Amino acid sequence: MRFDVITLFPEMVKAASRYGVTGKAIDNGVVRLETWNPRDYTHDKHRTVDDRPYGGGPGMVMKYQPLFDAVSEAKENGFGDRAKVVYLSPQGRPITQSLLNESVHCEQLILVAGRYEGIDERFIETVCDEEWSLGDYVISGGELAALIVVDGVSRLLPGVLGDENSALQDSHMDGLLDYPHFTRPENIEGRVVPEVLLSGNHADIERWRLKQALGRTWQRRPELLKNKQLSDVEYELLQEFIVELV
Ligand SMILES: CN1CCN(C(=O)c2nonc2N)CC1
Repeated sequence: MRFDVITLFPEMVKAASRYGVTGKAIDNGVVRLETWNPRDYTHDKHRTVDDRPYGGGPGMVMKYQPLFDAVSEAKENGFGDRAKVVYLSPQGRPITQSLLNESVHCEQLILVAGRYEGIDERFIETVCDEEWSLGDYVISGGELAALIVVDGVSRLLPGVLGDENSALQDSHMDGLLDYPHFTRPENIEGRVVPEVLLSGNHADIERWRLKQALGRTWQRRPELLKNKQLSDVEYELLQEFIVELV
């Protein structure tokens, strides 16, 4: 899978993607990451990528042409019109696990990281296929959002996480919060590891973990359960969790 990030700060993107899962995926060739700087596609001596907003108001807006040419180059260098062009902005579709899951099937994701107040709307309308959002808050640029997409999708690709981790993508856990994790020592100032995790009984451990995931989701993010059709077993486990609370 190929990611192309359109960014005024390519070094920021390259540096952050050199570590961990993403870095490993790039090193072993499962992922290719390229960056394209709109400033390299300007034609004036000041290498202008932004201009004042029509209608007045604060800040600057990124110009259409440098962005267009940068995306065109990324497409020509990659999979052409088979690439999906995504603009990262608060106006976009929330970046959720299901969105990341869908995205593993893309051959090439061109991620447009805006800066300043935003980018010319005509670029979004004519060049971008989708708009995605980290959440209902404003950050200084789209690069961090692009890096989250690169990380979140890369870890889903075959061969990136070891088999011992791929279980994390178990269908049970989809749409649920994670269960609690513990490691040595067994006792930290009197707070001990749940007995079941020391039992070596994998069926009991898996049952406990699913119950914890269901219970924590019910407690902390009940709205997530609205979208999840619980099986009879899952429903019973959640009931068990709730009863144990009282
Ligand atoms: C122009 N620039 C404004 C700030 N920005 C975001 O706040 C953002 N990006 O993705 N999810 C978000 N939320 C990126 C784009």
